[in-house]
Amino acid sequence: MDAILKPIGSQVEAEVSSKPVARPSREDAEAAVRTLLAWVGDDPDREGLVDTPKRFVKAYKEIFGGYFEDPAEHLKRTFEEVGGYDDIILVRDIPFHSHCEHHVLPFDGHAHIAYYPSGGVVGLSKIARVVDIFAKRLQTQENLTAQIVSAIDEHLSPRGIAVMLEAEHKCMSMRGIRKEGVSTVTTQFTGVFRDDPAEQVRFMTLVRGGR
Ligand SMILES: Nc1nc2c(ncn2[C@@H]2O[C@H](COP(=O)(O)OP(=O)(O)OP(=O)(O)O)[C@@H](O)[C@H]2O)c(=O)[nH]1
Ligand SMILES: [Zn+2]
Repeated sequence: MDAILKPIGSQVEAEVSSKPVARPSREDAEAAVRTLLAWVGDDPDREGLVDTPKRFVKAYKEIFGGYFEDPAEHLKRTFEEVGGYDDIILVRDIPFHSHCEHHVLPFDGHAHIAYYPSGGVVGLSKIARVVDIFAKRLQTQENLTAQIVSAIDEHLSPRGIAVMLEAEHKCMSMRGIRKEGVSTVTTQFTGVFRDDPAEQVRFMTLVRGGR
């Protein structure tokens, strides 16, 4: 799994790629936004835009906050007392907002995550937190799907994991090919879900059930 950015004093060493990347200062980031505002053809000094670089950087800190969070923090606490429950646990329709790494435009959708516990179960909200941590990074939908799977696998070692993401990519609707309403679906299965097609059918039936 990709490592996270680790804050080191005012600098941050990026471990998401093979080479470490020093983190620019907030002032540098704001200056870059100012350049972009001028580049699109507007006046960064006019009243309505003068605070925009500051707001932009603050918003980016929030929507890309996933680089500074570790899924292990949320998945390390498990509950053993579940009355012997060992069947499927499905958390479906988890909304997420991410950004494609190609255009830095949003892709929004829902995640459906199921696992068969082996031993403990994790708090339900923690599954949604893991989705958010990886969604709040620059992503492809495929990578986001795979990272969610590997984080759950690494920390819970369940008998099987099924993850399905459905999302609409703004880079396909508001620019480029300009196709509205296109849904991209990605799935990844491990363990019993990967080995047994009937388990995949059960997962899909539960995901689509009651609608
Ligand atoms: N596989 C995959 N592709 C993505 C994702 N998000 C965006 N893309 C695609 O990334 C591709 C980038 O293609 P390029 O030809 O390098 O860029 P582009 O000229 O802006 O492409 P167009 O979007 O076709 O205008 C596009 O086809 C996007 O649709 C994703 O999550 N997964
Ligand atoms: Zn894109």
